[in-house]
Amino acid sequence: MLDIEGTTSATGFVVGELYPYARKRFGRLLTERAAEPEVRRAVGQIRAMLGEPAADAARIERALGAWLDEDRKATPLKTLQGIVWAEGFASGELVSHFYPDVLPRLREWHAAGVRLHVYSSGSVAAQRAWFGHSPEGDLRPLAGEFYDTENAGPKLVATSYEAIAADLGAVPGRVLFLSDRPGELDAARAAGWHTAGVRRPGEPYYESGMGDHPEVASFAELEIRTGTGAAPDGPVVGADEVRRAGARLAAEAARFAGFGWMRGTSGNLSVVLARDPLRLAVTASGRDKGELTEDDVVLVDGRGAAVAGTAGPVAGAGKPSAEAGLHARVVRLTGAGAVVHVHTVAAVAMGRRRPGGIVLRDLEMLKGLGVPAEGTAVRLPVIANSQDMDVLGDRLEEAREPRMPAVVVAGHGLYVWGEDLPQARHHAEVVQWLLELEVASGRE
Ligand SMILES: CSC[C@@H](O)[C@@H](O)C(=O)COP(=O)(O)O
Ligand SMILES: [Zn+2]
Repeated sequence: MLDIEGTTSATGFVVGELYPYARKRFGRLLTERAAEPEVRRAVGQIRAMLGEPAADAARIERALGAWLDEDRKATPLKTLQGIVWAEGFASGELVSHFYPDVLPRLREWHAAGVRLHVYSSGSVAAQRAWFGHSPEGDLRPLAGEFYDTENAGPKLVATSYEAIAADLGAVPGRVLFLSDRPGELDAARAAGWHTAGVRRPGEPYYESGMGDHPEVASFAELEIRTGTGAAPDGPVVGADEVRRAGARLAAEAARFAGFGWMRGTSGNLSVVLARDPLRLAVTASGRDKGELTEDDVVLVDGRGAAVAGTAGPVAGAGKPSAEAGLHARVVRLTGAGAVVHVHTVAAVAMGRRRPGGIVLRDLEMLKGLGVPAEGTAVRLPVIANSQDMDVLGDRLEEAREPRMPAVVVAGHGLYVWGEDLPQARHHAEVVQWLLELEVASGRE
């Protein structure tokens, strides 16, 4: 697990090049793009932090400037910087920095099957941009997951490291954290991780040292041995496998479209292809779901982001479903092997009629969900819709009923899952049947 600033890369570069770059662009971002959801959310967080619910763009820009001066690691600051930097990197205006000892080592470790991940206080967007636009080109294939203070928590507390290990499905004692900051190393160690301090002249913690952590002056001094039980990170899923999954998803989608459950481009499907690290094949976004082909599929990771397979990017068909993040979340949460999302009238109608959930009992059809046909009541949860998959995922996690492999998303549709694709389909058909019955029963 790699920290970036001060560890793989010079802090001076961030402070000297990137901060001024962002500072110059915040004004326009806050005024011209205030309506974008990420900007809006960050502005809301800043207002809350300032205790000034009415703070205008100029006030917020000033606060951001002051935080940059203090090098304060505030989440909304990181978010907005992330946006500006990602665009700077994408346009080629910015190129990231890595110490010369780092890339040879990362390549070597990656080739040896060591799984490399990133945990940095910069936002995930900024981290991806950093790796994606290095002086040696796109390094993202070297890294697996990216964690920041928003998806993992603050870097100085052990619970963040525990959460990361859990998310990765990694045994804490088999993770090594490389950082230049002793407080972070302490927190990682408290979570059971191995640690090594990277102590480079000129970096902020050089003088104070690495506490009682083993330390190196460069990655060249590090030797990582992969023992037994380590799952190779390499490309675990081949392009052919993804395409075969695409064919299966296309067949399922055609069936659901035939039922009228995936009108137009609505709905999406996924199937798990690997667990460690998590990989799902998910339908490509924006396609007519009745006409998918084996190529209308994208391989995504445990957060729903597109990843490359063995034969280069398998994402020949473009972007993953806009809801891929929720599919991945359902899989992480429930251990499901496949997820079906359909836009059915009955789901939306019943979501409206029973916003607190739909209680079902005494129906033979419940046996199709593993629930007894008599005497047991189960609730099909209804959650509020959101365009933000993290928000939707949180709602699903909170509302989910362990016995019910489905959730209704109000004003939107139905999510159903199962151990594999056939079971997810069976569950979808059963749940939809139950919803249609409720609609037909007409009870208010
Ligand atoms: C009418 S499509 C609505 C979409 O926003 C979404 O809800 C959906 O189900 C399909 O999205 P997609 O990105 O094609 O997988
Ligand atoms: Zn949808």
